[in-house]
Amino acid sequence: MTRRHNRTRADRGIPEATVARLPVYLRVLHSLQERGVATVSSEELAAAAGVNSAKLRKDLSHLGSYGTRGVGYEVDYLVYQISRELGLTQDWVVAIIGVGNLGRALAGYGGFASRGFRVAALFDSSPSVVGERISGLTVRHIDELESVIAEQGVSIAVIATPAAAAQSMCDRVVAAGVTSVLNFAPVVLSVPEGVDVRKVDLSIELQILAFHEQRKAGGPGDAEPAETAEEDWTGEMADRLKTDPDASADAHGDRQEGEKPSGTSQYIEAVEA
Ligand SMILES: NC(=O)c1ccc[n+]([C@@H]2O[C@H](COP(=O)([O-])OP(=O)(O)OC[C@H]3O[C@@H](n4cnc5c(N)ncnc54)[C@H](O)[C@@H]3O)[C@@H](O)[C@H]2O)c1
Repeated sequence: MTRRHNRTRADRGIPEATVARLPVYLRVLHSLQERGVATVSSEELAAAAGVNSAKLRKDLSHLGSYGTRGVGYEVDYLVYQISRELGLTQDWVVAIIGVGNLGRALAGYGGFASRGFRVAALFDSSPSVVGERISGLTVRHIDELESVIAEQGVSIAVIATPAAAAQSMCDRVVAAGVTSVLNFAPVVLSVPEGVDVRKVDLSIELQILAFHEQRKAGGPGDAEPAETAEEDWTGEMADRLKTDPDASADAHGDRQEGEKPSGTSQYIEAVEA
């Protein structure tokens, strides 16, 4: 088991930080498409995505996309290339485990389907929730987890249970063949090699905003203005991680005191910025 086994896309050598920025470029490109824009310069695309144009060009070069001098990038083709790279040209089947406040909000979110993610199953352990109809799906009992995952061909599991249940639910979905887990529970999940875990923690995002708010107000972090908030954060993390490979979990507040680093690959994107 290795902590950062998916720092790069092994098949194509695309840095994970680039992969993390591709959805941002895609969102900008979709809005250009909606406005009927056929080509876009790297400067325009970079500005709309909040990165510098050198970084954007480097990111897109990993996809074999270099644009045309004086013209820029063809919007439709770039949408196709990024979608293909992100695996969005096919549908992904998603299961949500834990249908409380968060799970039901996710289940009801219409934006996943339009991006190629089909929520096909909802699971909970509470008799008061099992059997409920939410967004056209009946909440199944967690006892049915393995059979439904196989039946529906689930490839991504979203964990929205309390922290105490998250690792055991993760173990079960992985044993059932799921290799991608999106974890909302405030716990670091251990997974075997070959399983990707992404952790979402809104309190971390708020803390990062608080840091930048403090800077704007002339607080302790005010010395060197950042190019953009995102670049500053990832740059700092990259510097830290060069000397402290375990810094990401610390910086994201995941690790309990004295806890050993887990075998997960969470938050590796900062390394490659
Ligand atoms: N990442 C974030 O930014 C963020 C934000 C809010 C909440 N959370 C976390 O998300 C999780 C869910 O939060 P919530 O507010 O929806 O909680 P909640 O209590 O409303 O819902 C949790 C649900 O999980 C179910 N559950 C418990 N054990 C289970 C098991 N073993 N298998 C299946 N279902 C099980 C419960 O019956 C309940 O319906 C918590 O871990 C919370 O800390 C994360």
